[in-house]
Amino acid sequence: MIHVENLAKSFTLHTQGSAVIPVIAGAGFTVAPGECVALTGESGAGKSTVLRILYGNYLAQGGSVRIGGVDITRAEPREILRLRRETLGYVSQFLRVVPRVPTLEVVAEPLLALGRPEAEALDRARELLARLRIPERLWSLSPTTFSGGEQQRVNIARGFAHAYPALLLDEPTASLDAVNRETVLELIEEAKAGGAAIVGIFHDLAARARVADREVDVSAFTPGAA
Ligand SMILES: Nc1ncnc2c1ncn2[C@@H]1O[C@H](COP(=O)(O)OP(=O)(O)OP(=O)(O)O)[C@@H](O)[C@H]1O
Repeated sequence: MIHVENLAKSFTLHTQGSAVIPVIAGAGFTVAPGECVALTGESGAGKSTVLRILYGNYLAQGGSVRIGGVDITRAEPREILRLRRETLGYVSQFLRVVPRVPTLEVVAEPLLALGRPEAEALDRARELLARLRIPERLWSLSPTTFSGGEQQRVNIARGFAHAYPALLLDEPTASLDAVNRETVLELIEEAKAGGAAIVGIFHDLAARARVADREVDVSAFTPGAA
């Protein structure tokens, strides 16, 4: 489902004499449907960079990333947006809040964007908000004023609303309490059971051990590494 081949990424620091910093060279791995691969490696090794390239946020200098038949490194922005709507989900710790949109709609929105019936989308949103213990009295309010932990859980609910065939997770359990962490791990396990191919960064080692089938150490792709 996710095929990364010979990926290369360097950053050019335009404000610092156009210095070029090579970060990733020759990165390659594959993730099958139903499989979860954890990116590992020390801080600065390039885990977030790889995840951002996979989501189409960073342009790679070489190689390919095929997800659901689309090569992200060469796709038009329009194709990337379609892929993100239908095929490729991304869950981070941070909610990008749209002002004035009620929480229930924020969570239902990925399903509504796919043309799913409104009743079905709202039912799924209610189910996820309840599972993630967002009090019902908050569902009609915008999450703008919610606590950090509440916003994080709204974001997770939104990220799992649609059963994406490919899913990127950036520390999904970071700073959650034990009960909500458990719910998120269950959501990840359910996504895997439903056939999602998952790539994640997990600093939570117990979470990683539980959900990841394999680890890919990105320091092996550090330019100049032995
Ligand atoms: N936008 C950017 N511009 C310049 N350099 C960058 C940029 N993003 C990342 N880097 C550099 O790329 C390297 C890899 O960073 P990255 O954030 O991918 O590491 P990481 O493995 O995710 O680290 P951590 O575990 O600390 O989050 C670092 O040396 C970083 O300074």
